[in-house]
Amino acid sequence: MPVTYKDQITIEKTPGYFVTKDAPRRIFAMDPATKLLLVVRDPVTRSISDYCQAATKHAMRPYEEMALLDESLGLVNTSWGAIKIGVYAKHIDRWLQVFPLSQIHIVDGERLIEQPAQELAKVENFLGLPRFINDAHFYLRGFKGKFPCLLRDGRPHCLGEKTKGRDHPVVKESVLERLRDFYRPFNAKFYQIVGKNFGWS
Ligand SMILES: Nc1ncnc2c1ncn2[C@@H]1O[C@H](COP(=O)(O)OS(=O)(=O)O)[C@@H](OP(=O)(O)O)[C@H]1O
Repeated sequence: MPVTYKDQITIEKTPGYFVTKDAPRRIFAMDPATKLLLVVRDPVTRSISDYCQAATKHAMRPYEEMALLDESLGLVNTSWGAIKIGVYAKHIDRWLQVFPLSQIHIVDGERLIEQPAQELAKVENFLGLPRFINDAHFYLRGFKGKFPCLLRDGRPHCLGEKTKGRDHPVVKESVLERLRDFYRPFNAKFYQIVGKNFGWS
């Protein structure tokens, strides 16, 4: 981590840490006062997003074939990373064996898109920062008619067109249903652990 002054906060973003076995212990060893931010979204949508990202790197079979080992039996491919990562309850549990929940703030990824200023106000609060960010910092639905862009000098700056907001494939409703059923108990457990219901279907 870079050296910082007392009045500065260093933020590091590595989504992979959430599912890396040794990450909680190693981060705690580096600084036990570290505050953790976790951005989550509906795990079914997350897996499709993950699939889209992987499909830009190598050829992939259709999502339905990847997500289910046997479509007629509805057997979920729990060894596929895109599915495994969405079992948030399991991963958060590992972090909570090391960090207290009070040091973890969960950001609602869907609300971050809809109401970025409100979600980031909670982050400012969690980090102990004075309130600074407000609606005027954003151009809502500026990217692909859906995602917020940052307003700088009155001009919108959107996140990378190639890496964000990719079009998701249309997935068979029966497969989506099966995945929702699969995640439901894990989601409920996650809501219970973190004390917040994200309302995923
Ligand atoms: N403001 C804004 N602009 C564009 N995209 C936004 C924004 N806020 C959140 N998102 C969501 O970010 C998703 C991609 O995030 P990732 O963490 O997977 O991206 S990356 O791995 O760091 O490239 C991306 O997922 P996909 O829509 O599946 O591409 C978006 O839903």
